[in-house]
Amino acid sequence: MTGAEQHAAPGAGERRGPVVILVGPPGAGKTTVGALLAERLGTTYRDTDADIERTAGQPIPEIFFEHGEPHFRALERAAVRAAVAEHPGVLSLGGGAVMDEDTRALLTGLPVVFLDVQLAAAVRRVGLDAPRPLLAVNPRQRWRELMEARRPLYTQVARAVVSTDDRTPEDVAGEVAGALELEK
Ligand SMILES: Nc1ncnc2c1ncn2[C@@H]1O[C@H](COP(=O)(O)OP(=O)(O)O)[C@@H](O)[C@H]1O
Ligand SMILES: O=C(O)C1=C[C@@H](OP(=O)(O)O)[C@@H](O)[C@H](O)C1
Ligand SMILES: [Mg+2]
Repeated sequence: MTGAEQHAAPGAGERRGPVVILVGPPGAGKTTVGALLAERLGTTYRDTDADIERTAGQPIPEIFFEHGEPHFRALERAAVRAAVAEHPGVLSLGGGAVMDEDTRALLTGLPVVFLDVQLAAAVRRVGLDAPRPLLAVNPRQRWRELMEARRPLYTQVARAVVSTDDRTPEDVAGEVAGALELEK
């Protein structure tokens, strides 16, 4: 194989990287919808939060409380890089992954979908779910602040935005597939 062949662009039908990458705030449904969408498309599912927990050997709240948020963000940055390079199926990121500038650059041009949600639904959903250390105290206020800071970043990296308020996870998965024309 010549050097030129080794670096040739992927051929027709050959795909590199995830088929979908879901971003958005906590409670948008990235983990739930990502798994459903992978099933619907007959592909594999990966979530960077699960990758981080496996690598660290600790649940996310323990990583935050024992080692601090900067350490979690470093693990997250590495987890996103590895998953984007290796994973061909559906990938969900943690809500804060887009705060990293290099991660935003990495996502440029990839099939990223921003799952949007309003405060009321998000707080209701996360209140019923696994603990999120950033929302442990004053969840409504914290969520609003997070979203204010991050909305421009989700919008910047996304190829499409799908609203999840008053929609079932199944409906949202269908909208994501439609937005990226994955079921042509
Ligand atoms: N469209 C939806 N409607 C109602 N509940 C939802 C919806 N999407 C997710 N949920 C619920 O909200 C909680 C948080 O969802 P999750 O997928 O973990 O969100 P994220 O990964 O974006 O933080 C879960 O309990 C999940 O079952
Ligand atoms: O928004 C954030 O900074 C976080 C979101 C969480 O993931 P989800 O967005 O899947 O809840 C998880 O990565 C961690 O608790 C931090
Ligand atoms: Mg999640």
